[in-house]
Amino acid sequence: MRLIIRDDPQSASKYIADYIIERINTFNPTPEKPFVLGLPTGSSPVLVYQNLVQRYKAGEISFRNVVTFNMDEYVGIPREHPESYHSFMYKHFFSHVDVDPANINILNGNAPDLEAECYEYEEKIKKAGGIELFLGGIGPDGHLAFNEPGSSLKSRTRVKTLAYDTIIANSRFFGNDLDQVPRMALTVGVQTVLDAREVVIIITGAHKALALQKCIEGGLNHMWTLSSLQLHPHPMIVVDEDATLELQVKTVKYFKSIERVANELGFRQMLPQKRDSLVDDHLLFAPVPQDNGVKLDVPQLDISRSASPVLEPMSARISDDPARMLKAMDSNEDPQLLPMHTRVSN
Ligand SMILES: N[C@@H]1[C@@H](O)[C@H](O)[C@@H](COP(=O)(O)O)O[C@@H]1O
Repeated sequence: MRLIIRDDPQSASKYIADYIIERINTFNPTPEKPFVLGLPTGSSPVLVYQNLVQRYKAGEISFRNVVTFNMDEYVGIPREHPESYHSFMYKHFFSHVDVDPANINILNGNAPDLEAECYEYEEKIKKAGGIELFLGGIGPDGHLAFNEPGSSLKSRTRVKTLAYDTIIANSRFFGNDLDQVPRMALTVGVQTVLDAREVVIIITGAHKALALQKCIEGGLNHMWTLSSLQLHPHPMIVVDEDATLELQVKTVKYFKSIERVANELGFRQMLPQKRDSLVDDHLLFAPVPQDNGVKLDVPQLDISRSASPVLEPMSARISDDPARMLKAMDSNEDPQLLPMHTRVSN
């Protein structure tokens, strides 16, 4: 996991734009071998798109041979609705660069058969050779695309009911009118994101600090789907200072030091030549062994290893009087605390 910390959303977005440009240019895409880019919506990536558009206009990057797949789309609002993710993508990115419209893929939230639409989307991604780089954002509850808390970490593109928190969070785009916010969406699954060769996530703002903390310092947890990145071989999260507010200082220092060393060595991210992220289920989960007639001895339970550890009371660890310490170890007594009135003076 790479965690890149920048002072503000502007510099975090510039970092990501630079990185994407470097990746596409190094890949040197052609019509036969396009660069497949996964893209998000939301306010966080807007500055990344602005950067990419500027750099396209400056002649530093072309999207001619880039195939795009968007993460999600609302169900039931017309494609032309100003808040549909179709409209968002054209407004902020597609209308300003040379991407071939035939190479743009966005889920159709008005498809007559939504399940078939999701299935075909996964097939299209496969046919395109898999996503090379998936750029994403998160919601304050740590959702990735529309993979709300509790989503299966093995999920694939599907119809999803939105969490009430997300409906509230997204109502700002619908005139703060909760009734206008769609209740359902189509979204790529957690596993669809994890299948990408590389995942880059932008997180800015104090309101997303807890989600970042859960992902970086917590364990793998479907209640914070961002934490699924721990299963990916090359995730990179780019954040502003505010998003780090819930991290331990030592965590922040650790990741900053890693970036410093990587800079000295001259790289931002180290990707192996051979793609290593398309995870085959049979590799992840070893098959249940079939009975081959060979009888193995049942291992005997080692009681000594499962015995309870001896816990010493806190008072034994904080006292510097050896006699008292020994007594405390035997007794389980509570530490003697001063009553509140003796500690508060007026
Ligand atoms: N489905 C999208 C997510 O893909 C996006 O990451 C999130 C965050 O939006 P913002 O960046 O505006 O906080 O919004 C929506 O819920």
